[in-house]
Amino acid sequence: MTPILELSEVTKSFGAVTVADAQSWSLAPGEALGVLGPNGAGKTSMFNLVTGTLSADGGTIRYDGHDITNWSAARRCRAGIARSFQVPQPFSGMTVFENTLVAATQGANLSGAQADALCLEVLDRTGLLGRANTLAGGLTLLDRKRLELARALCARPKVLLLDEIAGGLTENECKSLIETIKQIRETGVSIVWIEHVVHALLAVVDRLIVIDFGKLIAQGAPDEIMQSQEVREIYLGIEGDA
Ligand SMILES: Nc1ncnc2c1ncn2[C@@H]1O[C@H](COP(=O)(O)OP(=O)(O)OP(=O)(O)O)[C@@H](O)[C@H]1O
Repeated sequence: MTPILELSEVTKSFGAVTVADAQSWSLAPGEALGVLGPNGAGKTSMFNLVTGTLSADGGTIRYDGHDITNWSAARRCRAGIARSFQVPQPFSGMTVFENTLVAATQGANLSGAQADALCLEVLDRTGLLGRANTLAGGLTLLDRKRLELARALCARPKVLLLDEIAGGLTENECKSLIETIKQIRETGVSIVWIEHVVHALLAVVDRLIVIDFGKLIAQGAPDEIMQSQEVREIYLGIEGDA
């Protein structure tokens, strides 16, 4: 099956810091892929490379049959790549509904009643309908995370990139978010999810990749990856047997 998203030998450095070291991996249509790696490994930078807010020094990024390596971030978004941010970044002086409307009009290119309908449907799916007229700046952390998700969904993505969306939530909040993400999956959206809350990731993803110093160090089925000695040492800080 042709991947919906494919990185081939993608490289990026900031001076001496390499955030993507000849990274190659792909995402199948409808797949949910989890991304693990220690702090500073280059995971968010990889999302920036995929969404086009960072340009690669080398390599190729393909999406839905196109070489998008030189496409602008806006073009990638309109083509169906949307993301959430690790630190929620709503327009805090606008209501929840208005925030989603920006995504529906600018990302999904809808207007009028069609844009309104998409926003209301997404707000319902993400549990925010009751907050539609609340200013985004006054939301709780869970609702700000939900708004990140809602804004990304209002761009009508084929590929959804989630950056540590479960971080900082209580166990119950996390559970409810997992259910929402599972439901999004069922609609056929392909997902790449960076997450340190490993049990949340394992509840949803089909496959894991592990990044360290910008390099892909492992990929495979979640159980295999979680059992891998290299991953346990690098990521979980568990010493190998002497
Ligand atoms: N624009 C930039 N200029 C210089 N260095 C940068 C820039 N963006 C990121 N870095 C550095 O690149 C490295 C990787 O950062 P990145 O945020 O991609 O890591 P991460 O794996 O997402 O980390 P975390 O799990 O803590 O979010 C870090 O050392 C960071 O300081």
